[in-house]
Amino acid sequence: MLEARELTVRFGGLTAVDAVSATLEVGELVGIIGPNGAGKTTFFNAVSGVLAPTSGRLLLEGEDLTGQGPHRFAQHGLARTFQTPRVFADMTVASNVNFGLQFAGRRHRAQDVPWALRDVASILGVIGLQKQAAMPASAITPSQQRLLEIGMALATRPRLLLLDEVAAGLTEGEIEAMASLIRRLRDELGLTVVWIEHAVRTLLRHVERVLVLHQGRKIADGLPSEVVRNAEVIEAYLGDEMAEAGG
Ligand SMILES: Nc1ncnc2c1ncn2[C@@H]1O[C@H](COP(=O)(O)OP(=O)(O)OP(=O)(O)O)[C@@H](O)[C@H]1O
Repeated sequence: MLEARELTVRFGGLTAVDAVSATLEVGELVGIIGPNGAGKTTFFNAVSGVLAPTSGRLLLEGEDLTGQGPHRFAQHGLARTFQTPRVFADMTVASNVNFGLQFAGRRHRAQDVPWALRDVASILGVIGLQKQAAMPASAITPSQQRLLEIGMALATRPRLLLLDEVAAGLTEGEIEAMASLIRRLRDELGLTVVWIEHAVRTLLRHVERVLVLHQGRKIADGLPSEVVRNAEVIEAYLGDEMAEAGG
């Protein structure tokens, strides 16, 4: 689905992403973890065309899109969310989803569109916001706004979905519900999903592979059960997380 080769992003003297290579297979559910400032969001910005990498190459479905803008990545079926949800506050929940659908339309023949993403009502069903359809986006809760942003991304009928801290600020119960939704997007809609999250224990229970970034470098890439035993990962990140969780 996606291949990053030695991807590097520099901001002046700071190397935010440092020669990261990674491959995503179609249908994988992959997590990205790492301390604050590790380069996770910058990696997403680079692999979605929001930022041009300083060096390295990016291939989506085998096509080299290095240096192209976000619309080219979207044409290849990539959709993403942002750390701070970007919804249209004055528009209704349904209109926000409909906005996403405007971008999807022409790319797909009707028979290629997953049944669950066929229209606004079905997408609201996937994210569980049917009852809020007529409410302005400003009137729903912050956790519902996160769901709505996922709905807007789904409306573009993606094949690859990048989720940036969609569980931030949610309660334990809401985080579990979010994790279940993410699983369903992969299991039932067949999407390839990459999920950045600081709720590490939840993330590790749900993803099948995890990449760990630290100071811009990829320091681990493997099964959650392997990564939690990796000495460099414990040193850089999990030690602090575990100490905060009371060991
Ligand atoms: N536009 C920018 N200009 C300059 N520096 C930036 C920019 N964006 C990010 N950085 C820096 O790049 C580094 C990586 O930031 P990034 O946001 O990618 O980390 P992160 O792993 O997503 O962190 P967090 O978990 O806190 O969201 C940080 O040192 C950050 O300050």
